[in-house]
Amino acid sequence: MMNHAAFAAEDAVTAVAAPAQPGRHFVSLPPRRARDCRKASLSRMDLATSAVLMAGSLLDSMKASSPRHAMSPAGADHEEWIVSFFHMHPWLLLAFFPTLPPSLQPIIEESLPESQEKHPSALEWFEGVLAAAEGKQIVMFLDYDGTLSPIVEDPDRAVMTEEMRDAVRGVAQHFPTAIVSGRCRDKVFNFVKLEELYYAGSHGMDIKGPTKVSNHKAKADEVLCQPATEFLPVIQEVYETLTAKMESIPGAMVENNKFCLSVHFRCVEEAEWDALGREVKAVLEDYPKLCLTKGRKVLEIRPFIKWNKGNALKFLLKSLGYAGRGDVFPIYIGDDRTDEDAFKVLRNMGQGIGILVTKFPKDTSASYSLREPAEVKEFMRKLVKSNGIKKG
Ligand SMILES: O=P(O)(O)OC[C@H]1O[C@H](O[C@H]2O[C@H](CO)[C@@H](O)[C@H](O)[C@H]2O)[C@H](O)[C@@H](O)[C@@H]1O
Repeated sequence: MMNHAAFAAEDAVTAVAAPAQPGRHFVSLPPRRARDCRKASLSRMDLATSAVLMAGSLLDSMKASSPRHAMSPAGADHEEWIVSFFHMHPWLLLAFFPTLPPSLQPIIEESLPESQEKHPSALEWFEGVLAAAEGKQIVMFLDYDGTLSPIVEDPDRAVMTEEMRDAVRGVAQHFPTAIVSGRCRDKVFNFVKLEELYYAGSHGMDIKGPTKVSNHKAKADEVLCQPATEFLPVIQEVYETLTAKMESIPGAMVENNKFCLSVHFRCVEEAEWDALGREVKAVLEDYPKLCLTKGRKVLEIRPFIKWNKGNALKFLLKSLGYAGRGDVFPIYIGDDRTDEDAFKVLRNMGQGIGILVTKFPKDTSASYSLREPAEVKEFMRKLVKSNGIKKG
């Protein structure tokens, strides 16, 4: 069995990911058994995704995302992580699972434990994804950084390619599509530049419908949800304080994402990380209503409210009129810990799939994986193509 700890580090300037259970989201499999719970508890910290960072864990957590030791080559280990025993035709087994007599289901499940720890490629298992979505309304949710654009050193240069834009445009012509990002909504819109999409910025705390009327149910230019407006002054205040403090740390950068802040340390010498973390924590001591979470070489400061990308996903499904409907198939693609909240929502709903973008094995609640933004683009193209074929 793979040692997840060995792969906790990540983040060369280019990709991200996590582990899930293929098929879990397609059918109603029995709840996890004792062995799974034990594994889950062992990896609680990793699975906590955007959970608040605990005191004392900050430097460790920052280091955990550092490629201090050589990454495992995206070869054998990744293969082991993505491939499962029934990888050839998993959808057949999963499709029939609910129809099996209850007495047989535990026996079948017993034969699956290994596969449940795998994260098959959504491209290689594309037919399985299609089979699971058959007859259902697909709704597409896309993270931005590391999913639609590669990770780069300068956050202001994380542009997406024209080809990627075309792929997103294509998907949006067929399915309601939302961008769900930690970025400020205006900023992510300026990168994506597609008016027909929903945008959930600031980790879902700023949701707006399409500015161009599409064939979906959106009301043009309507602000749909801003659950943290009361925090705007305090976020601005902390932004100014932190910007001043970070001036003494070469390479540190504070990004104002409107309802949250990002303190970037990708370009900071590792010897300075502890000082950076301490400064950030010290500032936050005066703001008990704000909390600290972690992304890819970034500390995120957000309002202490129960709202994350998972809530944004649920909110958007409801706004589209899909809440509680069994004929909806949400697909969420993301690469970051903050995306785990959305993967968990899908897992709990037992509907749709979460796809983690990563080149390395990771703990995740997503059920599928893709290696990099180029594969995300390819997946979207295939989805559009198959939808066209089905209709035409
Ligand atoms: O939810 P996302 O759309 O994935 O946004 C998460 C954060 O992404 C950005 O930072 C990350 O990407 C940068 C550009 O590639 C990279 O330099 C940085 O190290 C990454 O953490 C963005 O700048 C943050 O504000 C977002 O919170």
